[in-house]
Amino acid sequence: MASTLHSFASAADLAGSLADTVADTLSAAIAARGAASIAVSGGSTPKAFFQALSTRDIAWDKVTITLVDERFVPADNARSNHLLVDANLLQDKAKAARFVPLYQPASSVAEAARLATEKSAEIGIPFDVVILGMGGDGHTASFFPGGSNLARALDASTPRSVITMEAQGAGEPRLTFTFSSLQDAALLVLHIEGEGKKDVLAKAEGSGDEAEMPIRAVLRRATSPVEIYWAP
Ligand SMILES: O=C1O[C@H](COP(=O)(O)O)[C@@H](O)[C@H](O)[C@H]1O
Repeated sequence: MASTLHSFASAADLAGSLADTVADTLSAAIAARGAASIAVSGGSTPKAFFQALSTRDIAWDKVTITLVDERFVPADNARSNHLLVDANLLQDKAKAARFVPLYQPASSVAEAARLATEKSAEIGIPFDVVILGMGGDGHTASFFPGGSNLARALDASTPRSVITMEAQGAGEPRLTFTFSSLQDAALLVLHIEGEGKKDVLAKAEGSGDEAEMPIRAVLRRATSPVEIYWAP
């Protein structure tokens, strides 16, 4: 499916515009079905966008928020994506939203993935909004180059679910929605910032193996158009 690049003069401009677009999409879903769902990424990029979105005037009590991926760490860990969402998105008007975490206090990451799949089974079929990020190595969600479960994560026939991922560049074991869970969102966004990420994107858009730069799976095979939001 085609992708469209939306470039902004600053990260603040991007955050405001993306927040407006996401709020409109969530409001349209609420008007149509009485509920809306959004899966967001962690990392360093989405903070300003989260803060902008949390102020938008929508029926947040009808919105379910979850994560595209998470580290196998509890929510009070500084590296938790849940903590980032708590501090920046589940604030202001968005305090009324329901949050479904991927981390589960289980004895193994595999058991946590099973529980997260169960708890998220009724949301996101498809998601109304998915916000992806991208690492400098071309990973998105927790689809890491060399990841232990990468082939399964990227296989379009792998059912919608949360699976485990371990990889050298990933730090802790990860929990991640599969490609099939994310690729058909009504609004599918890739949010990246900085010249370095623009170069990584250009490389990913070239030829080469998906396993080398897993973001390629999204750029090449997502059934929804990919809206790329970029600022310097
Ligand atoms: O590990 C992760 O990294 C990516 C990108 O993060 P960034 O800090 O370069 O913005 C993120 O999209 C993903 O959710 C996160 O778990």
